[in-house]
Amino acid sequence: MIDVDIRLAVEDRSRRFELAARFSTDAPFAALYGPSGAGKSLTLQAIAGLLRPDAGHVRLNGRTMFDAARGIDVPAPERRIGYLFQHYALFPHLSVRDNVAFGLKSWHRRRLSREEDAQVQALLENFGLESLAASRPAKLSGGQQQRVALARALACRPQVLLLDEPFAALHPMLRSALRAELAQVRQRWNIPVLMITHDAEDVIALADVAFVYEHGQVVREVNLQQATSRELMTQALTGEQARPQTMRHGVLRRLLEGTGGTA
Ligand SMILES: Nc1ncnc2c1ncn2[C@@H]1O[C@H](COP(=O)(O)OP(=O)(O)OP(=O)(O)O)[C@@H](O)[C@H]1O
Repeated sequence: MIDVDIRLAVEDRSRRFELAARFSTDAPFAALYGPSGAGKSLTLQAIAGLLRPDAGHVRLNGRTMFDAARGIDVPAPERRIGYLFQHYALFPHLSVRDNVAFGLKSWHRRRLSREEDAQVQALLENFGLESLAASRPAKLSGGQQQRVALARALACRPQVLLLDEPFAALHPMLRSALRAELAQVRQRWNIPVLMITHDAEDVIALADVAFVYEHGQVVREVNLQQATSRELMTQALTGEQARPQTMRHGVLRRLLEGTGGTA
C-alpha cells in the first residue's frame, strides 16, 4: 500500500511551485499521469526521501517513512526504494556489473558477500546483460541502459519501485519492447510499481490505476481495470467528456473515482 499526502513548495528566483498531492493505492502498478511540470517528479522524490515535504505523510506497506506532525523522516537509504531516474543516471565510470551492484551497501566497501555476488549475477542474467557486464554505460544502447538501471533499482530488493518516465530517453520504436519488459518485471518481481508518465499509452499498457496530476494536485483517480475500451480509458485520463450521453457516460463516471476531491 502506497499512502501519500504531502505538501511542499519549491522556488527559484522568479517562480514558486506548490505541490499538494494526496493519493493512496494498493494496486500492483500505479501511474502518476499528467503534463510536464505538474509535480510528479517532486512527488516521487518525496516518497524516496530525496526531498523533505513541509507537511503531511508518506506510508509504504503500513510503515511510516515520513510524518511531519510526528517528526518521522526515515533516511532515503533505509526506505528500501528502487528508483529509476528519468535519464537513468548510470555512473559512466563504472562497468555494467558495478552499476548494478552499486545499490548494495557493501559495494561501497568493495566487498560483496557470496550471496550478493550471486544476486548481482542473477540480475544480469534476468535482464540479458551478462555479455555486457564489463562494458561502460556509454557503449550501450538506450534499451540496454534502461535494463541496467532497472537491475540496479531492483538490487536492494526494494519494497516499492519508482519509475520516473522510464521511456523518455528511448527511441519510439523501442518503447513497445520496453513496455513488455516492464510488464515482465511486474510479474517476475512482484514489487509494487509507481510510474510517472505523460503518455496515455504507457498508462493503458501497464497500469491498474492512474492518478492524474494538474498544477501540483491530484485531480482524478482513474481505475483502468474497469475500463471497457481504449477510447474510454483515454477520455478518463485526459478528462475529456464522452460525447454520447447514454450508457458510456455512466461507465466513464465509474472510471473516474473522486473527481476533484483527492487533492
Ligand atoms: N529544486 C527545484 N527548485 C525549484 N523549482 C523546482 C525544483 N524542482 C522542480 N521544480 C519546479 O516544480 C515544478 C514541478 O516539477 P516536477 O519535476 O515535479 O514536474 P513533473 O510533473 O515531474 O514534470 P516532467 O514530466 O516534465 O518531469 C516545475 O515547475 C519545476 O520547474
